[in-house]
Amino acid sequence: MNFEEWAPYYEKILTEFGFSKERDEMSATYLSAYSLQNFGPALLNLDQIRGRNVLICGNAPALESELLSFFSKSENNPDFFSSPIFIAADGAASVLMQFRQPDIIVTDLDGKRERDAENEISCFASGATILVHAHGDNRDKLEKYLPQFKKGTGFFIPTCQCRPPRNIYNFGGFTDGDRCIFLADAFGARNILLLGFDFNDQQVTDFKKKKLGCAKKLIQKVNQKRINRGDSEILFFKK
Ligand SMILES: Nc1ncnc2c1ncn2[C@@H]1O[C@H](COP(=O)(O)OP(=O)(O)OP(=O)(O)O)[C@@H](O)[C@H]1O
Ligand SMILES: Nc1nc2c(c(=O)[nH]1)N=C(CO)CN2
Repeated sequence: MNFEEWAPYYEKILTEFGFSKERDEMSATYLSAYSLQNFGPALLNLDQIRGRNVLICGNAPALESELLSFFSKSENNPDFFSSPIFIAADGAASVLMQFRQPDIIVTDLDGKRERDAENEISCFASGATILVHAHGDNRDKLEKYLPQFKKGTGFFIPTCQCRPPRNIYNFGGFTDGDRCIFLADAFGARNILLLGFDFNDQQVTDFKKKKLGCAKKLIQKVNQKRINRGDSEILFFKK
């Protein structure tokens, strides 16, 4: 999704959540400059997604048991969602790592546990592609964690939710989880399967509930676009 298409959703989010566009823009400018200086011009090395099955992990409590069930199903039936690319949203990377390394991580580095960001940094060091997101309320996390990303084997792709300045991307989406889906769709995923997405989770704060409500609507938008184009619908994994 290009920025002109994303802009009306973004404006609505700013109003509904009371976020500041100026703070989003300052954070985006900081991340783009940091990224250019430390990683060089941002390259979109995401062709690995095109035409592939893409399995996306959100961080709902059921993620671990759904992954267990997924791997047992695919062991018994090699044709079931075969050879997927694994994308993890922030804290979901720590859960997925118990099974295998994520191929791609989408994060604003403000996962619930300190070890979430640390695990993401270690996946990057071992070759995962990471999309690090700037918004008005994670500048402190960017300042804390960016120096720990050492230029190495993984690809570092900076993203933002406002109009992107140079050397930073906006593929659309709000929470880490729905941004994984915008990404997979933008880069031509053949089939998209979601694990660890629970929009009715009662164990989360009211703020998180509101964010999940927004994520749900955005995922429905992407799904409708896929249907209109004749692409496969986004699927929720069923045990
Ligand atoms: N029940 C759920 N609880 C938490 N995350 C969920 C749930 N269902 C889906 N998700 C998706 O998993 C993603 C990763 O969640 P996690 O709590 O690790 O990260 P976060 O950085 O706190 O999330 P956010 O994007 O809201 O900042 C969320 O962005 C959300 O889209
Ligand atoms: N300004 C701002 N933007 C966001 C925020 C947030 O807390 N503040 N949280 C997000 C995903 O959780 C995505 N975008």
